[in-house]
Amino acid sequence: MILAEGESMHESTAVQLEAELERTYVARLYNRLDELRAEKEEQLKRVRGTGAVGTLQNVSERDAFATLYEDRLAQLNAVEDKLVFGRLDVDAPADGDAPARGDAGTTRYIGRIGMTDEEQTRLMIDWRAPEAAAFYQATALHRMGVRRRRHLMLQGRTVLGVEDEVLDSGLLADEHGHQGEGALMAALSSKRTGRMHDIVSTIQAEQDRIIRAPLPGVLVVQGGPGTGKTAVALHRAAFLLYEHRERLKTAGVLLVGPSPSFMRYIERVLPSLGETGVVMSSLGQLMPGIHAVSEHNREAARVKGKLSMAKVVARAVANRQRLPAADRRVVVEGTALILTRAQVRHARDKARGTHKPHNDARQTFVKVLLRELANQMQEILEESSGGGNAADRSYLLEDVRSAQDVRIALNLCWMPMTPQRLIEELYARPDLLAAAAPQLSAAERKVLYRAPGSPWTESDVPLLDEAAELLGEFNVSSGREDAAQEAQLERDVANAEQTLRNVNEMLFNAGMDGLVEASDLAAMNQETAISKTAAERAALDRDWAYGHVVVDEAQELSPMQWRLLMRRCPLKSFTIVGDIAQSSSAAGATSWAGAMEPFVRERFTLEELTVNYRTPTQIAEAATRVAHAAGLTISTPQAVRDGRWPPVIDRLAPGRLLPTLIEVLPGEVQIADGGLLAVIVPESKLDAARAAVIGLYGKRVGRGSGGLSQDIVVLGAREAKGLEFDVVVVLEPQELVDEVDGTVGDLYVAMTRATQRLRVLAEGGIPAGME
Ligand SMILES: Nc1ncnc2c1ncn2[C@@H]1O[C@H](COP(=O)(O)OP(=O)(O)OP(=O)(O)O)[C@@H](O)[C@H]1O
Repeated sequence: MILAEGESMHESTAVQLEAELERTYVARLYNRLDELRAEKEEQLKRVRGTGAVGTLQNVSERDAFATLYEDRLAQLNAVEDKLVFGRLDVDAPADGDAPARGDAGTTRYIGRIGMTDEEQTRLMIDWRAPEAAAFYQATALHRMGVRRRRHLMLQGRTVLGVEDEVLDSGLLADEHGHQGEGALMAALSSKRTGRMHDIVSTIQAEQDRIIRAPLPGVLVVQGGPGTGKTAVALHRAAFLLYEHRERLKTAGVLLVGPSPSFMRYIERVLPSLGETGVVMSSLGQLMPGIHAVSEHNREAARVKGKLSMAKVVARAVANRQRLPAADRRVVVEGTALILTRAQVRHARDKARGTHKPHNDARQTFVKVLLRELANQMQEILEESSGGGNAADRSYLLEDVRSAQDVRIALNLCWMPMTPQRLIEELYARPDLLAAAAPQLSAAERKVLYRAPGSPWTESDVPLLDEAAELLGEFNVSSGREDAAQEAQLERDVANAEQTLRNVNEMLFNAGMDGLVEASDLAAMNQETAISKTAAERAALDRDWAYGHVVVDEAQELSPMQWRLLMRRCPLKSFTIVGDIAQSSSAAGATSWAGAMEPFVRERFTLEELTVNYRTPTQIAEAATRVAHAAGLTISTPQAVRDGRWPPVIDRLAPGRLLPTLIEVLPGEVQIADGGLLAVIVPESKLDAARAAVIGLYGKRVGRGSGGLSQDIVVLGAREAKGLEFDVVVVLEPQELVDEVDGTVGDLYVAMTRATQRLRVLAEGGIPAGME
């Protein structure tokens, strides 16, 4: 039964009454939401108005409360759209004592958050609560106590219609295909906006089982295009934060996606589910302070992605702990000393024996050698002064430590290093690379060459991370970085002093003085840092151990990228979603078992999603034919809907590609009808295609990653990964295959981005299966 506003004249009295009751109830829920917002705003105003007067503990407590209220207010503001979307009517409790409407008795309203009234009576249940699970999972055969499931369809705060499913096996002969068919179809056929929306009101049973799966362990979700993997991954993150709030509040959840454009595409989903505490990162941003670009050299990506690169980095670090070629003469305050190879070897053994990272172990190395040199100097001085005249050791040690000769000699043997410098020099200096990577062929080593100062790519990130792990904190005792850090420190102190003057003035004006010392101020800053959310701290900390990691488009990850992620979650609690058939990165996975084996062996659970919600049947089938013809063994998800248009394939005469694009584009834009249109293009034709489309539509045209807010986008297949558009025009399919070494992953992705219509323009050949 679907009631729409316009039909109300024909509604039977009972049905009208039901709809009216829902309107009243929904209005009540929104009123309550407004009340809660006003309450939080008031609390926030009060706490902010307290001012900075009071003990420091109060000041930081005030900040903590302010943050708490701000977060809660942000959450209440984010749930405005479709605040409530479902209602369950369940069997009455056995004792026949049916609690009030809206409570977890016979009627439960399901919405984005849990809400109670002033008397703490439950008005609405959070979709993630156990009592809400039946809304997604109950079927006529497995009713889970549900008599009726109702979808409420809202626009703004208005109830447009309701859709009921009666789950009574007596009433319904067959198992229902999809839950909330009407609401689902409305969601699926709506125009795309360039931003992903949550699917909380229409999650399907097979998706819900994955979303609510237990926290521990590695869960891999394989699913063809459009099966909702991204949606499921995001809703699962929200679910886990709800279900395991205490544990994950401090440890945090990390969500990793393939590219910055993808992260922008999904960034609004979690806030709309009331969750802001997830650290979201693309593969290129996994190391704080590094903003890597994508890797265009496929061979470099392949080599850098190999697991054996971990050994290369380890050797590169070990090679920076060098023995001098011969004994070395150093002069300290006019006295010549000899630093022998044997002494250096001994100090190196001692330092390595600490098993600390390079920069930390260097302290041991330096300490041992300074002692040796000071001994030597003491002996020489005592001998030259005729013996019996003991030299003061503490002065000697200081003399040795500050002698430039000694400093240079020690640095040559064991230089403190940043990860960036280690990897940059490794790439730029063939001698260093040859020594660290004897197992790589000369050609492979050559492909790693990179001029100093070139931008880091996402395949460098795991190597930098590996280096950071082995090098440890950069020691502040030498180098250019030292000067920069000291300058920063000075600025901090200057700021702190100014703040201190301000605070003291405030206190003086308030009739108190002399209460605040510089050390108190430092403590206050520290406490402010502590009051930051786990997510904020985690995002800045390379060593952060997350409670759970969610990885999307996981088929693209190289073994080295997996290694980095596994380090970020020592508990190995992962949700990994992807589609092996869509893999096109040179170092990506060819099977889940193969990708997981080095890290968890076979200890992972594999789930599969089987329904394609995005692509209409005709387009899905065309894409499947191409994949099959290329020999891919793919699971073919069942498309939930047929499209209005079969895919159109235009074979063109040479030189006709861009002119035809210009000719057909207006028609396609018309079909998109205010929705989104993407032109997906091989890398070599991107600039020309973009220029041609801009010539036609000017500012309406967005550039790949930055252009998702515009309705016409020209982008490469890799950038299109994970995204979707109402109409897709693919240029030169064969070239999309050729540019990734003959794999069809990118073409398969390009074809399956369409929610309504697909058009292919081919001047070159047509790949097998596409005819
Ligand atoms: N239960 C659902 N209700 C409504 N919409 C859904 C549902 N499941 C998926 N969708 C929609 O289907 C589309 C595809 O979902 P999503 O992007 O999560 O798929 P995917 O498996 O990650 O796709 P791909 O691997 O091709 O990038 C999205 O628009 C999503 O909102």
